[in-house]
Amino acid sequence: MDTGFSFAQPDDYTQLLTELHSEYCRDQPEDVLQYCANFFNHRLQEQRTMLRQQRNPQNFEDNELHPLAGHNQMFGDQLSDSDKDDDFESIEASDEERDEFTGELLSMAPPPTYSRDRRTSVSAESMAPTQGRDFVKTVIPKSPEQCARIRESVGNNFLFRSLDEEQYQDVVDAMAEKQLPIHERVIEQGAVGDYFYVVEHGTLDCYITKNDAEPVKVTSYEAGGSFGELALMYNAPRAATIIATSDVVLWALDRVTFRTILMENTSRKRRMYETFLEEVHLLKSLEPYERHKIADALESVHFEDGQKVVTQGDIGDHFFIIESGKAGVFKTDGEGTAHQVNQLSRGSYFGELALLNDSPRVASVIAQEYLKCATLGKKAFTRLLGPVHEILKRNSENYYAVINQQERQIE
Ligand SMILES: Nc1ncnc2c1ncn2[C@@H]1O[C@@H]2COP(=O)(O)O[C@H]2[C@H]1O
Repeated sequence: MDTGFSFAQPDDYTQLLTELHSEYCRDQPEDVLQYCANFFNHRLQEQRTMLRQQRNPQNFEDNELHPLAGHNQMFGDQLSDSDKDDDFESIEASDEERDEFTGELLSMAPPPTYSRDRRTSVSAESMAPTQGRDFVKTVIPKSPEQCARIRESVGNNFLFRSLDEEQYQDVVDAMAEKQLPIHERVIEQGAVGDYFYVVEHGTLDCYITKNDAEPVKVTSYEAGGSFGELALMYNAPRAATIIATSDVVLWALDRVTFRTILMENTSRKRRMYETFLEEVHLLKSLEPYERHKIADALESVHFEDGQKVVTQGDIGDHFFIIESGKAGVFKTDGEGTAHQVNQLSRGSYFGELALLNDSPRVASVIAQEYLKCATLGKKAFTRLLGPVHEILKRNSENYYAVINQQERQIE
């Protein structure tokens, strides 16, 4: 009967299983399913690399020095992020979880890049967090010193902010320390995702390759940064390659713990701010993924009619985007009289000048009806809005001109 599917030749199949079996007997892994998943994933990657090489041998000769060239001397073997995890032993997910994961692996599509049309490949089912009631906790014993280092590393990371004490402890228990040398490829685009990473120490670069073109660096990470959530959230292959640009210390959180504890809040926040951030004119030029990272860092604040949000002359430590309501911008003249110079509404932003210029607030902003804002702290503002700093600066020159003009009219 012709099923319409094409399978590997029985000989290839037998050969593959024989190899798996002999490697399995040699390594005696504790986590059998994870081990098998890694084996097949590694083979798949080798096959893809070979196919690409056959299709375009020139590229493979020319790009030896490129950071994504996969040069063995520079980067070591091209293993997926879990292949190298022999030290991650105490992962104790339930059988049900493992079965679910295996099923997901089988249904995986070829590697997408996280582009504007990416959402088409995200199924509602794949967003469903792992059911908490079946969650078997992972406990990797740690010294008090390691626990303190985790606390410090996740302290600056927004994804961990809303955890209660028990959830926080579960995350700390499950984290595995990974010390990797410079040039190590921590994540390989297209690989199966098994860990989410938080950076304790060191720096990394993130590259995306689209349609066999040269890899493009899209972002970088330093202490407190995190990456590797997408493949776990969407059950998709890794969307980017991440390479250490110094020796690094990372904390790795397994897929089951990530999905059970961190994912719900992360995806809820991304969904909550998604439409709003798409509307904000300032952020239009950003990639969807960059807006997602902003959503992770945003916090909602609200003010009653008449309440002061920022005060002229104060040191500024926050940037605001108005979600709803109206706010008046006031400048106080030499005689102490306040004059309204602008009115802001949904989608407008304020509070950027003090952060951009490291200077005191040049005006006060007061709620003129019930006002709801999404706010970013100074560090997140600098890091996440880097790509629009030029727009912010240009806009600020414009409204300095408007303010000066209004000041002249007042005089
Ligand atoms: N522009 C981007 N598109 C997709 N992933 C990105 C981007 N920038 C950084 N990343 C990170 O790179 C990671 C690669 O692994 P994941 O796909 O699991 O999760 C991805 C994100 O955490």
